[in-house]
Parts: sequence; structure tokens; C-alpha cells
Amino acid sequence: MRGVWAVERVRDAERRVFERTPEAALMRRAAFAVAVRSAELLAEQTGGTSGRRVALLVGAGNNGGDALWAGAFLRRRGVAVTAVLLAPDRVHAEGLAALLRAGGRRVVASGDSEAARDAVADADLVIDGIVGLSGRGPLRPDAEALVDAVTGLLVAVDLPSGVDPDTGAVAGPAVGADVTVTFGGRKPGHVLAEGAVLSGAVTVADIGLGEALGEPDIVLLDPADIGALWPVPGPEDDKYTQGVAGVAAGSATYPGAAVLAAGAAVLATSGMVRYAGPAADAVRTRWPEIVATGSIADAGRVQAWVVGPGLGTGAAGRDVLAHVLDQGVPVCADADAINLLASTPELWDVRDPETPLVLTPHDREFARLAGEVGTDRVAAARRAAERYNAVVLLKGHTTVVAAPDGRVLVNQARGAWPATAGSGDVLSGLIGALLAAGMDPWLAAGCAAGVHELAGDLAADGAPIGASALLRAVPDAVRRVRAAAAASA
Ligand SMILES: NC(=O)C1=CN([C@@H]2O[C@H](COP(=O)(O)OP(=O)(O)OC[C@H]3O[C@@H](n4cnc5c(N)ncnc54)[C@H](O)[C@@H]3O)[C@@H](O)[C@H]2O)[C@@H](O)CC1
Ligand SMILES: [K+]
Repeated sequence: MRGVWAVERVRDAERRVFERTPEAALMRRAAFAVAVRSAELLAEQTGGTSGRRVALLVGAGNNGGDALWAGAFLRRRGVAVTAVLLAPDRVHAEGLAALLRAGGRRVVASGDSEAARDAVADADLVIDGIVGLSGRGPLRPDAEALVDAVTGLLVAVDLPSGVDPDTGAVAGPAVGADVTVTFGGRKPGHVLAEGAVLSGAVTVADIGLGEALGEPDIVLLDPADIGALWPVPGPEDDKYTQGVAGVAAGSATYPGAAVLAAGAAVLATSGMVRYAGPAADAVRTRWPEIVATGSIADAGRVQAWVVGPGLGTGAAGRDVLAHVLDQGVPVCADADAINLLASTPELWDVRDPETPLVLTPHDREFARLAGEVGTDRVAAARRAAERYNAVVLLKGHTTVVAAPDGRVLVNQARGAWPATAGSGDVLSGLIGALLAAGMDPWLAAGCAAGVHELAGDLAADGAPIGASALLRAVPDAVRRVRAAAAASA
């Protein structure tokens, strides 16, 4: 698991480290890491470093200071370095002096805009030191014009400028980096919203913040983590001991949601799946291994329920949801189950609040249930998780999973192919199967999100797919995460 630390936590850690390490030493470590990564990229992409051109976009603070020191280090490798100063009055003086001592050049963006533009446009690699952790709002117009002129590689210092450090949101022009070199640990801006894409490949440099950082605020589940957690039957297991998942979804008119959710439960684990609802014939035809019945009352015993996809929001759907919530087993409530919980608050009274519940809203469902998501998706999910004493999986390019005790994990998407009709039905089926296997509901939601996203990516392989193709790729995705776990064991 990789950690992500809120900006304020990083600042606290820095303050503690400053008590024994001078700020300038920390900055040089940070800048050295930027220089090393930039030199690597230059060597990879242009075949060397000597004689290559690097431009530094230098803002008003320490982020610009990092860029200037990185430029000074790159000079030692024979790189021609030009600093473009966006705020010459507030430039980091020691950093600039170091660069000039090392033989770097400087231009003032507002003073000689043509030379500034040329330096950026001609550079093999541009280092973005416009703003870092103190950045607020989008790029200013002068910075935007220079960023637009970049033709070479772009390395962001700490965070792409224009990305909100705490939420990853952008409110206008922002840097899109090939690589971001950050310090101590990832920040939310690297993994959330647009920031996850604009950061490019993130390198975390150790500058000695180490233990001062403490426990992360957010974790990222890697394929190896998911593979290690995925339920695997042992020699003593039979179909019941691995957990029976129940699926209450679909309707006679819309059987597809039921077929997809129930199919995902079949492929996720090797236990047993029961289905109850009006799509029993369609489910049985597609998945003969499922024990399907028309009525929820006849469903039989299960260890977890998936309820909601294609359920409808009428009286019949409400009765099914009430029945499921009353069973005292973990529930994954998706789609219409969420809409029903939003429109009929009495349904909450049926639920034993100690029984695990996973809610899987997209933004519109979330808004119905708990108000607008807003720009801080982690805060929104955390709030809803606490309010409903439920795990809340907020869907998006980056999926956020919050537990009622405040734990948050995010799953980063490789691409957007899984955003297709029926995809959510598959996700809820995966979660239900993992809940039935007895997994911690927060991890169940996170692992399911990871495998779901990987299955979408594998199935798509560069072309659009439907949810059925995503579903068919689930076994391959499970194989891959298990192989990753075996490789890292
Ligand atoms: N404090 C530390 O210990 C270390 C800090 N480091 C660097 O220092 C950075 C933080 O530096 P600072 O706190 O000085 O601040 P920044 O360099 O992030 O920002 C500087 C100033 O830019 C202005 N600004 C804010 N938003 C802007 C926008 N959209 N466009 C233009 N200007 C804007 C603000 O006046 C802000 O104070 C980190 O991101 C990291 O790069 C590293 O050197 C490692 C050590
Ligand atoms: K930056």
C-alpha cells in the first residue's frame, strides 16, 4: 500500500524536521532529486544530457527555489539551463545565485517575453517550479502562455502548477506533466480528480521527512495488495464455507443489470451465488451455476447481499431493499437502492447499524443521498461514510472509498474505458462476493474497484468495450493481481 498525506500533515512534518535539519539542506535534497529524474528523462528521450537545453519556470516561492537549485545541479552535467523568472521580485535568492554561479542564464518573463518564450519553446525539458504546495487557483495568464509554448518534456516540481494540492481539482489552466517529482510522500493532488492525470508518472523522493510524516491520510491499493487480499479457497473449503452471495437486482424489463451483477459475483470468488428477482430466467440461462428464484422471500441463506442495480424505485423495489436490509448480513447497495435510501429515509430504520453496508454512488446518486460532492471528493465521501455508518465508494476516474472510521483509499484508473453502461452492475457484484467471503467491507470495496478497473483496461486494450466484455476479463484481472502478489511476496 502506498500512502498519501494531506498538505497540512506534510507541512507539520517539515516543521519538525527543520528543528534538526536546515531548510536549505532539505531544499537541496529535493532539488537534487528533481535534477536526477530530469537527467534520466533527458538521457532516455534524447540520448544524453550534455548540451541539452532545460528551461526552468520559476515562481515566487520555494517551489521556484527547488527548480533553480535543480538547474544548478543540471549545469554540472553539461546541460544548458535558462531560468524564466515569473516573479523576479520574490524569486528564491540563494537558488538563483546558485544557478548563476553554475553558469545558468536568466530571463525575466515580463521583461523580455520573446526571449522567455523562445527559451521554453526550444527546451528539451521544462521544469515547472511555478507553484507547489502553496499554489492556489489556476495558472496566471503569463504562466499559461509559457506553459502553452512547451514542446519538450515537462517535469513538475512537487505538483503540477494549477492543480489544487489538497483536492487535485483544477479551476482553469494547469500544467500537464510527464513526470512529477514530489518529496516525502504523495499528496492528494497527485491521486485525485484532474491532478491524478496531470501529474503524469509520480516519483517520490526521500528528503528525510520519513517518520515525521506518520500514518497516511489516504492509501492506494497496489495490484499486489489486492492480490494478497483476494479470497482463495483452501483444501478444507466447500461452496458454502467460501460465502454465498445473494443478488437482488434487475427487473423483467431490464434483466441485464441482474445478469451482469450476478455474473460478477460468480467470477469474483468460487463460492456460490443466489439470485432473487424478476430476471430469474435470464440469470439462469446465462449463468446455470446460479440458484435463481423469482421471489426474495424464497432466496435462502446468504452471507451478503447485492441490492439495487436495475431494481426500480417503486414499491416492489422498496420491499426488496427493506427485506435485504433486515437480514443482518453485509449489504452492497447500488443504483436504485441508493435512490430509494435517499427518497425513503425510513428504510434506514430497518437496518441494523452494526451490519456492514457498502454504498456505491456515482456523483448524481451521491448528491441525492448526501448533497453535492463538490471539489473535495475525499472529504465528501468521508462525511457520507460517517453520517451513514457505511463504507462509501464514490465512483469516478479516481474512485474514492471511505470507511466510517475515517480510513480512505483511492483507486486510480489507467484509462476511462470502464465508464460504460452496466459497468457499475459488475462492480457491485464483485463487492457482494467479497463481502460474502468475509472481507473487511472497506477493503472489499477497494479490491473490487481495483480488479474492476483492471478488467476494464484489459478488455478494452485500446478500443471501446461494453460491460459484458469487462465482466469476461474479471478472471484475467484476478490472475494478474494474484501474480503481482506472488511476485512481491
Ligand atoms: N518547506 C519545505 O521544507 C520544503 C519545501 N519545498 C518546496 O517548497 C514548495 C512550497 O513552497 P512555498 O510555500 O514557498 O510556496 P510555493 O512555491 O508553492 O508558492 C509560492 C507563492 O506563489 C503564490 N501563488 C499561489 N498560487 C499561485 C498561482 N496560481 N499562480 C501564481 N502564484 C501563485 C503565493 O504567493 C505563494 O506563496 C513545495 O511545493 C516544495 O516544492 C522543498 O524545497 C522541500 C522542502
Ligand atoms: K510545480
